Amino acid sequence: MEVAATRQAGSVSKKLVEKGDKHSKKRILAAIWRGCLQVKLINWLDALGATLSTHVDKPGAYIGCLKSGEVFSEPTHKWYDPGWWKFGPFPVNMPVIDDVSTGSWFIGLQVHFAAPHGPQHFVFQGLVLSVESFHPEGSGIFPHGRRINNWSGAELRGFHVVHNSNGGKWKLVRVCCDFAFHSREIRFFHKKPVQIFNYFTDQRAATAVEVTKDRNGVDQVVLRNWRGASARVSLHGGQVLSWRTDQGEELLFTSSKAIFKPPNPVRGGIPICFPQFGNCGSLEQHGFARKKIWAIDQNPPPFLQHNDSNDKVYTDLLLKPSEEDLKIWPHSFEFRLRVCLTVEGNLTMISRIRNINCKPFSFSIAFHTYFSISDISEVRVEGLETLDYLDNLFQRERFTEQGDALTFESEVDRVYLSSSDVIAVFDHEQKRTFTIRKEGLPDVVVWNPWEKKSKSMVDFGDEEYKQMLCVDGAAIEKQVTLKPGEEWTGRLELSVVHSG
Ligand SMILES: O=P(O)(O)OC[C@H]1O[C@@H](O)[C@H](O)[C@@H](O)[C@@H]1O
Repeated sequence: MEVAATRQAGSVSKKLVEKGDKHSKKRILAAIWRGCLQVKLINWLDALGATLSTHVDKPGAYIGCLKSGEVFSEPTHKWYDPGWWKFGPFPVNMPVIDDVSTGSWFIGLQVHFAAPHGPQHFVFQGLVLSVESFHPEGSGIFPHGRRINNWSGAELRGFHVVHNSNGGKWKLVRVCCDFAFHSREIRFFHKKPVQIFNYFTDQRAATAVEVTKDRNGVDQVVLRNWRGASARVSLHGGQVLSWRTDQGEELLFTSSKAIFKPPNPVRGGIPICFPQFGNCGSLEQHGFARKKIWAIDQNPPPFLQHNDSNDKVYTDLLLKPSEEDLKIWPHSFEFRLRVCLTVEGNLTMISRIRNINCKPFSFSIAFHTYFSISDISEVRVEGLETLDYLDNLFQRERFTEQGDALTFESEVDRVYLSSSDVIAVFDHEQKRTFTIRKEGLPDVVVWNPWEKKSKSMVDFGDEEYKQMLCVDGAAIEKQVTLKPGEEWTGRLELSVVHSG
């Protein structure tokens, strides 16, 4: 690409071209390089689309492409590249890629979903590693020949592409590189996130809030961030049923025997226990909120403290008591729940409960989070050391936690009291750690039914206790009391870090 063409594309200012010093030359070359990458990527999308169409049965299939074989096989093609497509699992073991020379480029893709939108609709996220060299005599894109020896440290971030189902054209939504990668010879853009270009900038396409129906006709809201992480929230119980990383990995457990038909509570995800936790009260076990059909709140009142909508995809749900509920719990309330998915893929649940009655009421609440784990005997919970807890297996008797961290070898059913606001669940086998950050939720429930109890639950597999652990942010020991007109806010943020 010529400087003139780059100028025309608006990437380089006239002033910069005229300046002609070393610094401005470097900037011009960088702009040309970006322009080349842009054109190359756009040209590449159709080829990519065609290739992906043959892989629809493998959502989450990965494609690695680098110049070690044929990429554009047509020698007359402008971007003819005597390289080959490489298909394989991703992340590719970087050091194994030994055929990387300056001027080559590589794309890793994570295909997130195809099925809900038909075979022609993919959303994928990719990593562009393009080897940059500002060689002044560069022909084509840049001269080949140098090798990168150190690939470590590159991060999977990058760009996001959606297929425009109307026009049948591929749209490059956003290209943004934030690799922290350096080697002596090679430089990858920037240390800080740099948006290389925004071709068809359409953030609404990149992030999505979609309402679908489940098998029982109940609405579910699917949240998807631009990196491809997702969460699914059912109006049945206002219950988060799925939380997935941008790699498509499910982080919440749901039993294979779960009963989804309302008003049964669903065994898995994050049921909300409200206005009562457990069976200590006049209401049914864990209150009625988890059995009710919530509504989508079209006009939620503004938040006074946190504005949890910046850079996030979210949905607002609302529960108001029915006539029936008022007969068993005579308190008018509005329970507003905002479920957010952050750019990083964290799941945030902000609850606001308002007393709209003329007399005070008290409630307890728990976000009964079923974490998906590899094996209960490999898991450790930190953040509960030395705390007092009420043991449901001993008629809620009070004990003090003695161990350094909580590990599991039998049934556990406890309410830890007044914990710190950060709890961590380490899954050694899976090499991932969940972090629970909470506000307004002083207590933590830890529950695993173990073998015997599992067998007595109709909606739970006999062996499934090995794959789940409930760790809930909760307010149980000291009930929350609201005077007429008062509002309580609780906030829970779940994040996950992989260590392997
Ligand atoms: O079966 P449910 O009503 O969903 O409750 C599951 C468990 O939830 C826990 O939080 C309770 O402490 C346990 O006692 C209970 O067994």
